[in-house]
Amino acid sequence: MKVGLVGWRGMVGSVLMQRMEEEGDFDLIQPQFFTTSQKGQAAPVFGGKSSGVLEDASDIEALKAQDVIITCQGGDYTKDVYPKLREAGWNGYWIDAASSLRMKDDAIIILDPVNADVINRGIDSGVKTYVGGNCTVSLMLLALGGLFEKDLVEWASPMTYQAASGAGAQNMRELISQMGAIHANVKDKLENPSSAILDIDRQVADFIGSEDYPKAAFGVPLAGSLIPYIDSQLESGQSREEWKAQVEANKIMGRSDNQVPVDGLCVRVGAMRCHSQAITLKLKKDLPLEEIESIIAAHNEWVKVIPNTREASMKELTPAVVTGTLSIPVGRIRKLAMGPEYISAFTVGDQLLWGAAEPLRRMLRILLNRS
Ligand SMILES: NC(=O)C1=CN([C@@H]2O[C@H](COP(=O)(O)OP(=O)(O)OC[C@H]3O[C@@H](n4cnc5c(N)ncnc54)[C@H](OP(=O)(O)O)[C@@H]3O)[C@@H](O)[C@H]2O)C=CC1
Ligand SMILES: N[C@@H](CC(=O)OP(=O)(O)O)C(=O)O
Repeated sequence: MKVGLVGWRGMVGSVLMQRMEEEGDFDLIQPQFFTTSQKGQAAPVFGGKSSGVLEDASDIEALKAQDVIITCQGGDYTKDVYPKLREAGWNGYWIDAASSLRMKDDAIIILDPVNADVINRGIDSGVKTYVGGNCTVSLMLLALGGLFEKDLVEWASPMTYQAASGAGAQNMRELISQMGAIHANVKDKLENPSSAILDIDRQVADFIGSEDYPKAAFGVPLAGSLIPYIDSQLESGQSREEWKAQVEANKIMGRSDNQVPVDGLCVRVGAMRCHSQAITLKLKKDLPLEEIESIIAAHNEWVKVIPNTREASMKELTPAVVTGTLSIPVGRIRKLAMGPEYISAFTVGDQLLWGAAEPLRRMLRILLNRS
């Protein structure tokens, strides 16, 4: 299979290349690497394979030669190139990390541990466009897929704690710069054991509010603060990130009617690349906690139920532990005071792996297995 790779050197693309190497995907394909800025330069070598030189990612004829195109280049690229390619008669498989095509009727949102049936039906019926879901949505469904699959969820309200990586590579760099700048600003006082903590706090607060604090990418402070709004503003009062929760989750699960309401607030915090979510669920019936936990744990091989203890939660349910892994821990599962059908859950996932790159390479594998 000829596979065109666009966006391979970006942050999401690099994670994708790393995972494709780890899983031996390059052994099974003939890759062609594309670029929007480095045409003619030497192509990279991944999994022992290269493709000579980089092709122009807007060259429709070169793209048309591919059986599959995987792009992590971003929404603007998709909006520009995808329609031209289809209009030119290309009927190959387009696998995309960007959100632009997600809600199109002729596109399927891919998260195969949750919707392999939807994906397989799509392939059988000739669907050629497959798009990775929004990171928080994919991570929530991997964590709580068992409850959704058994149609036990009346509604879900995810309150998110989203990492800097979701905003892009520059934002990750800026978060670290912000942390470093805060420390540098107050280092002398910090090293002096007799300095008063309220003086340190005042100096930090003044610095975070000053023009010297680096915030070009986020526009406002993240380190030492948080940002209670992600993506653009919608008429509904939701942010676009919040709007995605219900529409994407239901589309992934193949529910067009009888949608499960999913809505909450999305917040950016100073984590690097793991998104966390505190989710309130109203179940359709009062189930024992043990049964809820075993339904959640049985859904897929990556989800792991963490006992609702202080020690286990602090050790196993944090971005610091999950980062760089495919593990989806879910803990803090307990009945809430509102009634026996109301439960809480807290989950963490790497937004560059399951939240972005992993569903794409798994989609490629599904196609390869069927060819
Ligand atoms: N960040 C995220 O969490 C998620 C992102 N996505 C989607 O993926 C898209 C890409 O995101 P992301 O990977 O963060 O974007 P990046 O900004 O890291 O990369 C995008 C492109 O920028 C170009 N580029 C220019 N200079 C450099 C450089 N120094 N190093 C690397 N690349 C460079 C590359 O294109 P070229 O080689 O052609 O110059 C690259 O493919 C997003 O727009 C979004 O649609 C989806 C899910 C999550
Ligand atoms: N918006 C997400 C990242 C992202 O790229 O989402 P989407 O794929 O839905 O555009 C975040 O900020 O964490």
